[in-house]
Amino acid sequence: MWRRVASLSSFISSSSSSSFVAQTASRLNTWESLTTGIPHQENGVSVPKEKNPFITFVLGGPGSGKGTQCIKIVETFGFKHLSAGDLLRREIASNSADGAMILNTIKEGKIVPSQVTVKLIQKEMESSGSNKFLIDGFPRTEENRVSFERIIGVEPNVVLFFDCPEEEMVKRLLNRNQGRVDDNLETIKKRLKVFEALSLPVINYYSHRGKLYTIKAVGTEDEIFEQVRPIFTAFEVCSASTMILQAQ
Ligand SMILES: Nc1ncnc2c1ncn2[C@@H]1O[C@H](COP(=O)(O)OP(=O)(O)O)[C@@H](O)[C@H]1O
Ligand SMILES: O=c1ccn([C@@H]2O[C@H](COP(=O)(O)OP(=O)(O)O)[C@@H](O)[C@H]2O)c(=O)[nH]1
Ligand SMILES: [Mg+2]
Repeated sequence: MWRRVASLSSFISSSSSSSFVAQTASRLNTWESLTTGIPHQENGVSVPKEKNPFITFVLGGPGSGKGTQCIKIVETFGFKHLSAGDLLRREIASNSADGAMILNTIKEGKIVPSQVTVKLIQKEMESSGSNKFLIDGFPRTEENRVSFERIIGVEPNVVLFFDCPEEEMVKRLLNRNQGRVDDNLETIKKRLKVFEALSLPVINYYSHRGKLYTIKAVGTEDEIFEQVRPIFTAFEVCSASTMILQAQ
């Protein structure tokens, strides 16, 4: 491990994203121990999990630009994008057994029970054939977070937080124009309260775990993406370096 980090030093000294690479190299230590070391519960028996996926949680208030930036991340870095909100809206559209409950919850700006959302995410992860996921708009509560870790059995590698002033978020949501049942002032006010009371604690949790990258989510879409880009570039550099060293 020390060899791998040391081997990055020439890149670090010449890179404009040097602090990200150095930070990432150290965070990758955590990642490697997570991907190879954590015992995985299966039928009550603890078995070592060979290789876990690379998971990014994309968090931020309603209208902070999560979905918009996810599209850019996918274009540039090739993740599988899973929007929890889109999965829930798909359940409503398909008239599933939970559809009516989900619709009412979204209209009220409340949070759908964790088990429902995690099951939908799990199904998409399993059928995707991908090993790199952007999970957008989830977890929104501490209960969501714990439920994901228990059911999926892994923690995220990276957590992005799009930090945007309320006034800007409200303006964007009122102009979103996608015909959503929750893009009205009454529901938006409720969603902002839920974000502060239930979602901010999740963001604080990942900050303490050293996994949080805070993005100032004001400015043009491109300006914001230029804050996001170096984070994933650094992870790519670190994982390429690991592969080279493993091949030696
Ligand atoms: N940087 C930005 N500046 C202005 N409007 C933006 C920006 N990023 C996104 N938007 C717009 O704001 C609205 C909400 O963005 P979206 O990506 O759906 O946010 P979220 O997924 O966090 O709710 C959309 O209409 C989107 O086009
Ligand atoms: O994990 C989730 C994600 C979304 N939602 C519900 O779906 C709504 C819309 O979520 P989405 O992520 O699409 O909204 P955005 O933040 O992108 O505007 C939320 O307000 C919640 O009511 C939920 O209950 N759990
Ligand atoms: Mg969204």
